[in-house]
Amino acid sequence: RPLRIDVVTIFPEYLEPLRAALLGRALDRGLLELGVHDLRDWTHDVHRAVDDAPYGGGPGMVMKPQVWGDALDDVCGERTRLIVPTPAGRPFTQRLAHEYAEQEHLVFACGRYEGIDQRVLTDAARRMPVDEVSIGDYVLVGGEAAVLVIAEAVVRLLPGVLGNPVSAEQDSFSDGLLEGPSYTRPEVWRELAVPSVLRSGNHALIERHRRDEALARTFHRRPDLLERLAADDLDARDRAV
Ligand SMILES: N#Cc1c(-c2ccc3ccn(Cc4ccncc4)c3c2)n[nH]c1N
Repeated sequence: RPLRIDVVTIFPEYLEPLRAALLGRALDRGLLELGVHDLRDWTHDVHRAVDDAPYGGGPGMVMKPQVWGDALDDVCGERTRLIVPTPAGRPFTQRLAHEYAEQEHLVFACGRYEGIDQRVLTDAARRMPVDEVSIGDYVLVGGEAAVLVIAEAVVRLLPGVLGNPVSAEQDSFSDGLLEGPSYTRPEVWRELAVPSVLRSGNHALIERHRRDEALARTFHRRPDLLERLAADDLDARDRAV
């Protein structure tokens, strides 16, 4: 049964890239179903207003609850998981990507302005799982770019989508380290040579070299990952005792 993704947004054209390339092929092959909906289709007034001034004052506008409530009533179903990108969300991770890839139906609510009236999420959570997630510690203008990121990370995990199905174990971040450098022909390019061990044919040596490179890169770029790895390792040793 293909994963179905629905997206509600005031900028439906922003989601067109989901119909291109890898995800487009997944759609053509029936591995994925995609619906993109214009939130304004659920507006009630002649001005098609989706936002209003925030209670308590402050800058910017907040998205109206009635419009979102009606849209989600129509788009969400019995087996929907609602995902709401927000700068205040919990971090989106590869682990969450695997969880979402197991679902039958994902609905993404794309906010704009200062966000969506919180009661929309509170009300939805009465009927379905609701995840407020953030794709990183930087500020965007709306949720659409986050949906492109999350959808790509999720759809690549669906069986049959990737040509070379990278199993969850070998996937980057899955052993807790960053991937090291990669090389292809020619052997020397602009006087830069490929590390000779990679041409040695000695697979044990090659594996050790790649792990050393991954450790060095992780140490320099993401020492936080090493702390978590060490903590997990210690826990594992404790459990083994
Ligand atoms: N995921 C994610 C995000 C967002 C994000 C997501 C949805 C919305 C809707 C509205 N805005 C604009 C806004 C609202 C409040 N504070 C600041 C900016 C959004 C930003 N920014 N940064 C991320 N990592």
